[in-house]
Amino acid sequence: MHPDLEEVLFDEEQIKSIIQTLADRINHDYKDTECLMLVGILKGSFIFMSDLVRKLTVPVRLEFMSVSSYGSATTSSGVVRIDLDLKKPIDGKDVLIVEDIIDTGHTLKYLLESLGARKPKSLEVTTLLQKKEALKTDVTVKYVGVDIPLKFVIGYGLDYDERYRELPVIGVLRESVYKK
Ligand SMILES: O=P(O)(O)OC[C@H]1O[C@H](OP(=O)(O)OP(=O)(O)O)[C@H](O)[C@@H]1O
Ligand code: HPA
Repeated sequence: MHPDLEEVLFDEEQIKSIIQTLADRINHDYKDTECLMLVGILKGSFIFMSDLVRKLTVPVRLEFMSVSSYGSATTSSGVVRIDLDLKKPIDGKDVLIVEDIIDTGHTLKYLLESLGARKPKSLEVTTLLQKKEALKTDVTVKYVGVDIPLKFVIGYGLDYDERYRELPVIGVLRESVYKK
C-alpha cells in the first residue's frame, strides 16, 4: 500500500466490478441511441472514462471538458470556470457527463446548467464515486458507481495537489499529508 494512504477503499478488482455494473446499466438504457456523447471532465475522469468506454457496447463519441473550481486543495467553493469547452454543438444529442467524483456537487451543477442550456436530446451523469453526505446542491446523478464516506480520496485519476492520480486503487489520503 502507498505510504500516504490511510486505507484502501476499493482495489483494482472492486473498481472493475463497479464499472461493469455501471456499463451494464448504460448499455441497457441507451440501447436505441443513435450515438451517445460521453463528456469526460478532466482531469480526474480520465482513467474512469477509458475503462468505462471499453465496457460500452452502444455507439459512442468521446469529448472532454476541463473546469476549475476555486477553493482549497481539499474543498471546492462553488465558483466554477470552464477552461476547455466542447468544440461542437450538442443540440439533439444524447449526452452523458462522466465524472470521477461528486463531492459538494458545485462543479456538476454548473456543468448541468451550461450543457443543459445547449438543448441536448438528453443529459445524464455517471460518476464513479459520490459523497452523498457532502452534497450542497440539488443535482441528480442517475448512474452512481458507489457512495463513499466524507473522506478525501485519491488514486485512479483522483489527485491531491496533482499527485496520486496514477495509483491503481482508490484510498483515503492520510491527514498528515495535507495538514502539514
Ligand atoms: O462536487 P465538487 O465539490 O464540485 O467536486 C467534484 C469535482 O472535483 C474534482 O475535480 P477538480 O476540480 O479537483 O479537478 P481535477 O478533475 O482536475 O482533479 C472532480 O473531478 C469533480 O470535477
Ligand atoms: O475526495 C476527493 N478527492 C480528490 N478530488 C476531489 N474533488 C472533490 N472531492 C475529492
